[in-house]
Amino acid sequence: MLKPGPVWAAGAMSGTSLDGVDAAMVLTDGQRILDFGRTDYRPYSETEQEVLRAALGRWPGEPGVEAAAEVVETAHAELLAGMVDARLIGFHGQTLAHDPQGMSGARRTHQAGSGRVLAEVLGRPVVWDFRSTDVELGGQGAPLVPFFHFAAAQWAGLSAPVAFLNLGGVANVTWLDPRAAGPEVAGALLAFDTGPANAPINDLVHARLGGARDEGGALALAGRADMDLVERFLAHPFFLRIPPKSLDRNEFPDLLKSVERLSDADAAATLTAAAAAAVARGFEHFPEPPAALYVAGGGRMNAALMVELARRLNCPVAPVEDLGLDGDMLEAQAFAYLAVRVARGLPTSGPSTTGVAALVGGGQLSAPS
Ligand SMILES: Nc1ncnc2c1ncn2[C@@H]1O[C@H](COP(=O)(O)OP(=O)(O)OP(=O)(O)O)[C@@H](O)[C@H]1O
Ligand SMILES: CC(=O)N[C@H]1[C@@H]2OC[C@@H](O2)[C@@H](O)[C@@H]1O[C@H](C)C(=O)O
Repeated sequence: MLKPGPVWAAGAMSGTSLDGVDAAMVLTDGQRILDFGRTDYRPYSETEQEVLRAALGRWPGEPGVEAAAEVVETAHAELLAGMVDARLIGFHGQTLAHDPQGMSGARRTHQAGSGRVLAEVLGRPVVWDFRSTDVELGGQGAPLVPFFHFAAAQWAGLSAPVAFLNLGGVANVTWLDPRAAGPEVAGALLAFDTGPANAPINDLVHARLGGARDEGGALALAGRADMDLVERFLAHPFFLRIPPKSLDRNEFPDLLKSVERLSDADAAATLTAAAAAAVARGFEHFPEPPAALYVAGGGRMNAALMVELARRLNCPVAPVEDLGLDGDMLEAQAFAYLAVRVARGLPTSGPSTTGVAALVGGGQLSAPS
């Protein structure tokens, strides 16, 4: 249904930190990125955040999930209505629960919000539910941004293996070789979640000081990390697992508790060091050292986290802005790009990104009636 050649698509992402929705436009044929377009952001109100928070960890049909879906759909409809030039929408939704290992009795993942509803409201085709097929076929269902990272590296003209790191609530890393013919080719990519990143730092600041985050990493910079606690954190079985692997937001419940007896600054420094140490552990899995690490996501604004990363890694660490990319919008852009891939029947994940046995084109396409 999409005519051949490049199309403008809009992607939207509601991330684990529950702050709001990012949307961004990308001109792509599903393989190459030809241009980046408009971006926009729609914060969730406090009431909306409460509705979403109350539904975390829940599956479809459980209490609070319908209300959460409505919040997600309304926010996306408002934001995406402004992106009038988009021929196709990529709608990630809000992850409420993610259980690719089947610990809850079934292997499943749940992103709140219906693309069917959004397609009707916006009067445009919507690709959504990007993760379920991958999980059903035995994959982790995440991370999905790596195929886009590959295209972004080619867009930036890179010619040696590099890594991209997303520092959101959870961190995920992609090692890639831009000389490969495409992201689906063996040896082009290795991607996985590295561990918790901003989520425990935010939770600490919220619990102790009532704030939303450690602004600029100032609190952590004023403290000293307890390296025994960092080592204990690294003993978690997640770090022994061979990638690909993905994390649920609440998989490290003891991390915040472990810093209980420390001062505010030392606790922040410890959680920050733990996030960086988890990334460094991730580097041990790379096929070869990357020429540089390019960082996206809100965590790149945390100077303490960036310093800790640079100290632990044997390569330059820089924000993705050094490549001309927008570190706040990479995930939204990724779902625009992935939507076009789905509409064109191209794969969006594979053995080296989600661990699924074969290449998968995840995502449902809903057209307005
Ligand atoms: N100026 C800043 N100083 C310190 N930390 C910051 C700053 N700006 C953003 N952050 C951190 O980044 C987080 C938001 O990051 P981002 O928007 O990339 O996450 P997300 O997309 O919601 O998460 P995920 O990628 O896990 O889905 C904030 O919650 C905060 O912890
Ligand atoms: C299940 C889920 O929503 N996972 C998110 C989350 O946030 C960061 C990390 O954990 C990553 O695995 C993923 O998001 C990005 C967009 C991804 O799929 O690449």
